[in-house]
Amino acid sequence: MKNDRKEKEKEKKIPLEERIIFALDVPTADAARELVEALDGRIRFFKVGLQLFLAGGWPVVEHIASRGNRVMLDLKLYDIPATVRLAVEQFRDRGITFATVHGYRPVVEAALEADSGVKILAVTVLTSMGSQELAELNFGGTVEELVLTRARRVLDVGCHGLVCSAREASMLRHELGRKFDMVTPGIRPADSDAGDQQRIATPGRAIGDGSDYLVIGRPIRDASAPLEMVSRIQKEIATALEPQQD
Ligand SMILES: O=C(O)c1cc(=O)[nH]c(=O)n1[C@@H]1O[C@H](COP(=O)(O)O)[C@@H](O)[C@H]1O
Repeated sequence: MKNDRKEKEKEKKIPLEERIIFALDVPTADAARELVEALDGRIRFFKVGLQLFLAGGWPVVEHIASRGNRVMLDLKLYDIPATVRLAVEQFRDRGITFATVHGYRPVVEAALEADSGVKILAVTVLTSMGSQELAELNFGGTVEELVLTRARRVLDVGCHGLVCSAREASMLRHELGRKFDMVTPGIRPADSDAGDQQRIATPGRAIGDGSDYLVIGRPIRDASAPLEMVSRIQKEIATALEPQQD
């Protein structure tokens, strides 16, 4: 791809501390604050999902941002376009970098219309889903086909980025290039438990295949030594980036 080199140059500018987006999946604002304070020397990107947002609301988002961190607000919006646009307008000036919506074109268009200053990420197919779940929903094709169709349709209308599994990362980069942010959850360091995730990948593979950011929750949150786990994952990320830097 012609612009590949330029885009890779851009990619290198993401600091290592922002490559992991740590999922603050905890039940209280206090628990979130403790984790942020323990980790934010090392991780500078945090995800606030439904559980924490319902527990802590905007003060917790603003607290994380006020410490100089980036925030991904993961509410996975899905509603009629007018409602989505009005909700996304609420994201303005809150210190949020990324917000998630479902990867359905009218929803994405409405989120972009809000012009909130926040980058909109479209969730393609949840990493907890596999071919069996798609069959149950009556989708004819493969997971990869559905991810690619959804990705194409939302990027065509200007969506800033995608949430997908790292298993699709290399296919998406090959088909769609590098001009969008790729955020991949379902990351599991070797020998950690997959839990409810089906489409998983190691940090090294995810980065090597073209992910920009890795959403990681339980492997760090539940580690016996979370900071050691962060170091191990960041080392793996740095190694995976090395061949791209020559
Ligand atoms: O949008 C997300 O962040 C997301 C999309 C997806 O397809 N799969 C997925 O796991 N996530 C989120 O990523 C995080 C993954 O957490 P762990 O499985 O604990 O690493 C959770 O907070 C999920 O809500």
